Amino acid sequence: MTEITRDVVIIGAGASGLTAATDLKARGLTVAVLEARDRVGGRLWTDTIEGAMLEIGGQWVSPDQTALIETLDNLKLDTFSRYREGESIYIGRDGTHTRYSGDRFPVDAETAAEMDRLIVILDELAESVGATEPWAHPRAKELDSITWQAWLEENTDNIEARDNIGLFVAEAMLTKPRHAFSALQAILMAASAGSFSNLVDEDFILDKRVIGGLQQVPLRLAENLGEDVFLSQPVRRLEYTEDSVTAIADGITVHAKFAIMAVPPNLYSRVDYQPPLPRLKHQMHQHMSLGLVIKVHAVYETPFWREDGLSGTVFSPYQLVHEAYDNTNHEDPRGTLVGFVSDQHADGVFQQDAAARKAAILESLATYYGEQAKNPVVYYESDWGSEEWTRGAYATSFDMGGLERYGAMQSTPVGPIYWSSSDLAAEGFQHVDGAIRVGHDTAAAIIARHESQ
Ligand SMILES: Cc1cc2nc3c(=O)[nH]c(=O)nc-3n(C[C@H](O)[C@H](O)[C@H](O)COP(=O)(O)OP(=O)(O)OC[C@H]3O[C@@H](n4cnc5c(N)ncnc54)[C@H](O)[C@@H]3O)c2cc1C
Repeated sequence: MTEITRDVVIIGAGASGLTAATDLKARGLTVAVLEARDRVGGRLWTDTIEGAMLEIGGQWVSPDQTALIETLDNLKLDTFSRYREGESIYIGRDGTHTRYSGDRFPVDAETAAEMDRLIVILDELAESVGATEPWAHPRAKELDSITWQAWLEENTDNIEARDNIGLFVAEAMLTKPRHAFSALQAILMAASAGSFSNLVDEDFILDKRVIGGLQQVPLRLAENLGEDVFLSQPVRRLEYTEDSVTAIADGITVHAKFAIMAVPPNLYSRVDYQPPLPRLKHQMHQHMSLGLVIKVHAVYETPFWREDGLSGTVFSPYQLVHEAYDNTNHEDPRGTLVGFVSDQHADGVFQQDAAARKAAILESLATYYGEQAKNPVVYYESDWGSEEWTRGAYATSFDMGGLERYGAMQSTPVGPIYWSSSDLAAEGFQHVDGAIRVGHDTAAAIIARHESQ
């Protein structure tokens, strides 16, 4: 067992922990980053599977994600635009398959008007509630007491409008069923992305990718930190006083002045805290859970859909794969589709064996793109639910009532222990941008406290 002493011990080498470590080190503090896995990056993971480079975790960058964009610039990483020329496909409630352009689904006039009306209401709510302190809004309790599904039912009788608007937050973002989280949580999601309108606009939200993969962000940050990053070191126990903390991992013990728990909140309870955390933290941590989505990668000899004038973008709340896109790598002659199977649909296909699941998912892709979609040369499912050090995808959110009840204290340090992850972000909530923002803020808070001591 190695024993070392540093100013700050960081638990977790994801984008958030590595950003905080980089800032702290730049200000002259000594750091040790302890990572459970044998790689850095956490939910960012770029790998080559059967000759195809795949983004198993996070990948897209949108123009409002200025903290991430700044990091990309600093690390000299270049981006490219998602392929988006041609028409998109929407499959409606009656099974009709329609090609369309623009960011509004091709629904009947009444449904379209209802969707537009709901988007206006949600834009106003997102602006008024904001992303920084949604729990402090005068309507916070009311909005956190009603499920996203119930809010939609209360606001429109049009089922297809409800299903489509519901999709932008439930299947597409929080990856939980609409009855499992509150309207306040949905509004936070919209506010954190700038507006509800932004969530509806896939050309905004899914704008760019990093050439060579987004995992290069944590890989390069870790490279710069050098020997301060320790892999395969799951932290099991944190022993702390008001001004000191000891992190005990499998092969290393770090004595420090401060600790940063840079892991998703659903994993906080995997660590044994001595003394135990304050009771409200214990309570709160039981109300923060990860959603579940399968990210499906299908690589073909060519991007065949483009020949048919299709952009590759498809949507339907009535399909197993509720959204899919052209995800072809930069300057790659092969064509890649990426599709998503969310929440209860994911539960359902995980009941099947791998062959039946693959057949069901490819059948759904073929419903949009035709029979050719059934024969990819590489097929891969990102299965984050079975990753011990994540346990779901994309990120955590509160269950019903939790955001209003506990949100104000989610980032409050406990003695020398701080909390940092994308799941605690305001702007960039649940996204890499948020992980980086919270990483900067956490480092700044520790530096201020350190300098005042
Ligand atoms: C499939 C998928 C697609 C996504 N798509 C996008 C996207 O397109 N754009 C976007 O912006 N975001 C996307 N996201 C979300 C984004 O990847 C995450 O929000 C972000 O990477 C989280 O960073 P983090 O540092 O907060 O946490 P993590 O990346 O989860 O890092 C936490 C680290 O802590 C480690 N750890 C956990 N417990 C311990 C312990 N006890 N001891 C030591 N180490 C521990 C973990 O191994 C991990 O490395 C996606 C996520 C997934 C899973």
